[in-house]
Amino acid sequence: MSVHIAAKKGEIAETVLLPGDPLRAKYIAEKYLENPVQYNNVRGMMGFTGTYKGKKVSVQGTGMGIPSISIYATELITEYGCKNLIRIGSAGSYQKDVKIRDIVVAMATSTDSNINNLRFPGANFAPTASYELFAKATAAAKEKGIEFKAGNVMSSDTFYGDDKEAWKHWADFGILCVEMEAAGLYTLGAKYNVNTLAILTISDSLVTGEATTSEEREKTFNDMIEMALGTL
Ligand SMILES: O=P(O)(O)O[C@H]1O[C@H](CO)[C@@H](O)[C@H]1O
Ligand SMILES: O=c1cc[nH]c(=O)[nH]1
Repeated sequence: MSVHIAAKKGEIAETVLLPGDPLRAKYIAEKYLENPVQYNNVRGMMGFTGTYKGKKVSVQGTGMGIPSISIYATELITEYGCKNLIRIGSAGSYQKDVKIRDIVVAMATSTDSNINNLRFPGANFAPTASYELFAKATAAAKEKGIEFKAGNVMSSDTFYGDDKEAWKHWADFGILCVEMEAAGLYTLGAKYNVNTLAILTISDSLVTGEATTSEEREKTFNDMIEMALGTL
């Protein structure tokens, strides 16, 4: 048992899917895993282990934001020996050709978080995806006929920022979309030498103001989940 996860050693798989929403973790366990067992409910942050096509896999809610995902990722890596951490989350589009329901694989992350300024004062660390997981996830997508975009994404510390136009500057530099955790996850992957990846589904667009319905989110979230499970 770690501070925030109630599992015993060996109860969590080497590969863990990481949705922000713990209810999405429950949904994935119930819909995709064979013989799922819930190993965590500390703070309601549900975690499950089961098998997918016979391969052991876990799914763990992380909460929202870099501080929260950093707690779960650190404990999964250092206390449970997890080696492949795959965030599956929602994101807001910054580009007109990145449309609602599109899937974005984060090759790299930019961030307004201070997390790496604290680690590398006066310098910039570039949090990037694991090539191994990126290659496996995109190969799985091609095999299943799932379309995706790949590039640099924004991991923001704010969902409700004061400057409503600030995103446009990042958009000018080709950032595809905004979410709130991937930069923290990728940095921990580098620190502990484990594989990390973020696969995102566009749930809303800052360009057009559109947003998905819950039914649409479920279908496209399934594609993203199947990409992540396809890395096993
Ligand atoms: O859908 P999830 O995984 O929670 O991800 C996105 O949604 C939350 C904001 O609503 C943030 O956590 C953001 O990163
Ligand atoms: O962090 C997020 C997630 C979805 N949509 C946004 O605009 N921001």
